[in-house]
Amino acid sequence: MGDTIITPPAQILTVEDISLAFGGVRALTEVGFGVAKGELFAIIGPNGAGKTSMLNCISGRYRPQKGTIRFQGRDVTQLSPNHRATIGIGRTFQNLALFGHMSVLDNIMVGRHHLLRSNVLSGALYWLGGAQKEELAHRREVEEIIDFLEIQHVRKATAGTLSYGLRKRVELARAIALKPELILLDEPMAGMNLEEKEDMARYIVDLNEEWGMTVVMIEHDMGVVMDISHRVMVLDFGRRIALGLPAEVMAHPQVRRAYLGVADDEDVEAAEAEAGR
Ligand SMILES: Nc1ncnc2c1ncn2[C@@H]1O[C@H](COP(=O)(O)OP(=O)(O)OP(=O)(O)O)[C@@H](O)[C@H]1O
Repeated sequence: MGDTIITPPAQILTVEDISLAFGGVRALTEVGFGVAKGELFAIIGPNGAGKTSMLNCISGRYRPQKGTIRFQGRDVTQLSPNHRATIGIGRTFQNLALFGHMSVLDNIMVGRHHLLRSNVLSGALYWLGGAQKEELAHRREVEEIIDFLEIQHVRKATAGTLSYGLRKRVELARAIALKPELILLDEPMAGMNLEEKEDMARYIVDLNEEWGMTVVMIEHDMGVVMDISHRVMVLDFGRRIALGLPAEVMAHPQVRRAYLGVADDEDVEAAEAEAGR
């Protein structure tokens, strides 16, 4: 018998050598990493480190001056954000981006129509063709998402009237409604209280484990990052300074200095000793 060949998990996202500058400001410098299918991957770093810029390069909002982004093996670097959404890259934003005057249900449905009926002709055919069945199927899927995120009680409410935590959940629902293979979450827990954070962390884990979505998440709450991420990448001044398992990354001297504010060598040595225990 020959040797067993172990195939490494397929990379759903491959970021190669990305550099991005705004005038003289270098937001990202030669950043590369890969995300395996099914992974829950976190990007951390101090303010201005380039985290949102990285997410924007993946979603297509920003075009890097250098480097390549591959999604499921395909070079998507030149594709528009809409095009990337249609092939399975979804996202939420750091700041809320809901239609405040619309109901929760309509906010979620909007995403689906936008994805599935992206041109005028097919939109017209859709309505003329009496595609009610399709509409019903959409609604069923949307209801499933509403159940999953436990927002049944506010499904008819106007989005703008909801608490911040609930609006963040509706935003997540809208992103999930596009059925992305890869979802990019920009600070999903920012501004939340402890209970809301715990709920959101659970939804993200379920999304990843039960729905099989690959997650790339920017998060400042280190407790959450340590608890739920499979791997963590640390950016500092636009450069990748560490990448690995959460505990490895936290023990990394450069990370402790740059990000966690551990300044003296004694602390770094103590952290290293602790990680090695
Ligand atoms: N659209 C833009 N125009 C000009 N400069 C930008 C733009 N977007 C980001 N930058 C700059 O790029 C650098 C990285 O910013 P980015 O928002 O990616 O950092 P971040 O790590 O997400 O920070 P934060 O944690 O504060 O959100 C910063 O110096 C920022 O000012």
